[in-house]
Amino acid sequence: MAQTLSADMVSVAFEGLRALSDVTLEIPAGRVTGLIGPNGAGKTTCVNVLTGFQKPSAGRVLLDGRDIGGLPAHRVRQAGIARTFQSGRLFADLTVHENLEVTGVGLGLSRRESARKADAMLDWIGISPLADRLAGGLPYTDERRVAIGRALMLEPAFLLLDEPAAGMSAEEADDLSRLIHRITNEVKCGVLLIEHNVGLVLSTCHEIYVLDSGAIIESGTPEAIKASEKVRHAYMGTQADEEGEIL
Ligand SMILES: Nc1ncnc2c1ncn2[C@@H]1O[C@H](COP(=O)(O)OP(=O)(O)OP(=O)(O)O)[C@@H](O)[C@H]1O
Repeated sequence: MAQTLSADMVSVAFEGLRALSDVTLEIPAGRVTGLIGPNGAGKTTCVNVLTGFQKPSAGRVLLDGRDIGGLPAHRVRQAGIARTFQSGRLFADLTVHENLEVTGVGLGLSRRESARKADAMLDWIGISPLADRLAGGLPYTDERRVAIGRALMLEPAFLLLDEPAAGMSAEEADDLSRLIHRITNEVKCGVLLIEHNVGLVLSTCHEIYVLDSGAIIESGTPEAIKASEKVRHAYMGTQADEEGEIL
């Protein structure tokens, strides 16, 4: 299993707009890495580059040192990098179980093997009671957990989660945090967590990168990020409270 996914001086330009400028970050296996930043900072673009949905205009995406920056998304997925989207992107007309099953079949497993693997995954995540529900009718928060299950069916070395806690209550976000730690501890995946819920990122991640206007302005432990003037400044007028705290 690959040990490190990294961006090395990655830039992305959209018709003159520089969405990412010389971004360098590292996602190690078995750890939770956070990526935060105000609206439009470039977080989703960063995930898109790391997963082959967006080609970098400059720089490299490295999987254990091998440049995968130009590969199409399906090849990046085959290399062991899975993601979820801000919108769940489940097959609405299929059941939860079928949503996972088709991923297994897509990997070349037989229907029976895939069904067994889907059962085990739903059980591991703790959502077996949802198995026969149509994915299209699920509440937002259940949809997120199913999307994580579907991504884990790929047995990825790295899992990139794009705003998985959006719309969740504090209790649901705590459950998600526990699930993410089980993923790094038991599956040994490296996780990149992109979130607007800064509290969740601070309490869940080992290391955090902060993007502002397409550039990494700070990185470090949750304690270091909390204490950073630069981060506080970037969040002024958004999530900062009156004293300029980011929480
Ligand atoms: N396909 C695109 N074409 C043109 N501009 C784009 C495209 N995708 C993103 N952008 C722009 O790039 C910048 C970064 O966008 P991005 O969605 O990566 O930010 P974000 O940090 O994920 O934002 P949010 O927190 O609001 O989801 C924004 O100015 C956005 O408008």
